[in-house]
Amino acid sequence: MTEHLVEPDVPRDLNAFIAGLPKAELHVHHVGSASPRIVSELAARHPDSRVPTDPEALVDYFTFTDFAHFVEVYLSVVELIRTPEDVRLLTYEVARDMARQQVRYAELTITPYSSTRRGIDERAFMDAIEDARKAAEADFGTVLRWCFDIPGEAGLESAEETARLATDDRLRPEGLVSFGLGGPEIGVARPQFKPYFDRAIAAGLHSVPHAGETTGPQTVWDALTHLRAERIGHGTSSAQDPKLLAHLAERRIPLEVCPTSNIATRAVRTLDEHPIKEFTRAGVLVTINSDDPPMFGTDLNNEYAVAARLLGLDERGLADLAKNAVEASFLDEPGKAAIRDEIDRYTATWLAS
Ligand SMILES: O=C(O)c1cccc(C(=O)CC[C@H]2O[C@@H](n3cnc4c(=O)[nH]cnc43)[C@H](O)[C@@H]2O)c1
Ligand SMILES: [Zn+2]
Repeated sequence: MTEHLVEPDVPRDLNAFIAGLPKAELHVHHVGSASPRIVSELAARHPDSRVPTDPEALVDYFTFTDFAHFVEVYLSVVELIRTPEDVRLLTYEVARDMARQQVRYAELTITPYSSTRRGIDERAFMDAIEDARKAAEADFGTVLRWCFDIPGEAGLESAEETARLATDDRLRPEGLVSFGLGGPEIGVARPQFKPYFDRAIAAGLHSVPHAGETTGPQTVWDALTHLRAERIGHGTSSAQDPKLLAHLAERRIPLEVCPTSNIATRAVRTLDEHPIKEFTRAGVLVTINSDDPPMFGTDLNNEYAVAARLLGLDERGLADLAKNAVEASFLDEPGKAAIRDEIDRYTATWLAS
């Protein structure tokens, strides 16, 4: 985890522009968004955990050797969330951190299976996230929606449980808009999850699996073909397949790009080697996201600064990038128009000053 969040090669003015820019975020995980303050508070509450209570020690703890190590550490943080009140606190505080970065709308990926299998009552879990969602919108003005994801490595039992929680009318939370698939990709083929995605899609949910984060472009094709993906989480390896890039561009299938995450999990070696520029060159709709921000020593503002440097963007380019996320979101049209207008007004005022 890096401690400073200001992309060093971006002019100070551009960082200030980014800080005030109204934004939408489409790829950010619930537990992965727990700030060091929340993690250390929960760790102190549950001293049997191996997660450090000292925020300084978390810097080392959140340094990953590879993706498997990241998942191991991620699950140790999952273990800290033991009661519905823990769930509510985490969700509400995550929204507070988003609001500080001018995030107006976020689709937060939640893995309900990881909580229910550890003993949190499913009804109480749904009530906790919904209660936090409503309070966050009222208190901070940030609109939250949910993506429930299958932790693929946990097997088809987890897929069945996630599909049940997402489609049972008595449980399904009002804020749920989409269905995902996360965790490691190696050895976790996408096609086996088709029946669960079919059920979720039939229940009106959008399909947004992770694909091409740690495996090649065939995983992205599989997500498109078998899981009917409407957006792709990461999709990093799409850059290796020009036909896939052309397909994503032509069908307007957005990529949820998370540059710093890809470095932190060692999916990509350095930021300069990140394929984001190849995506935009091919005409793919790119959205910028933070994935698991405190674990990766980043936040959404920093990801926009990284994108500005890698893509050579000025204020107008950054505003267009922010509008990509609005366009790719599952907000209704009036909701999209409101954020787009706000981005335009903010940018015009900034450039006139
Ligand atoms: O909860 C369990 O019992 C369990 C058992 C086996 C495997 C798993 C997982 O693989 C959980 C993975 C967890 O990671 C989340 N996540 C956060 N960031 C990313 C990412 O960039 N790529 C993929 N997954 C990510 C994911 O949402 C799962 O909750 C769990
Ligand atoms: Zn992710």
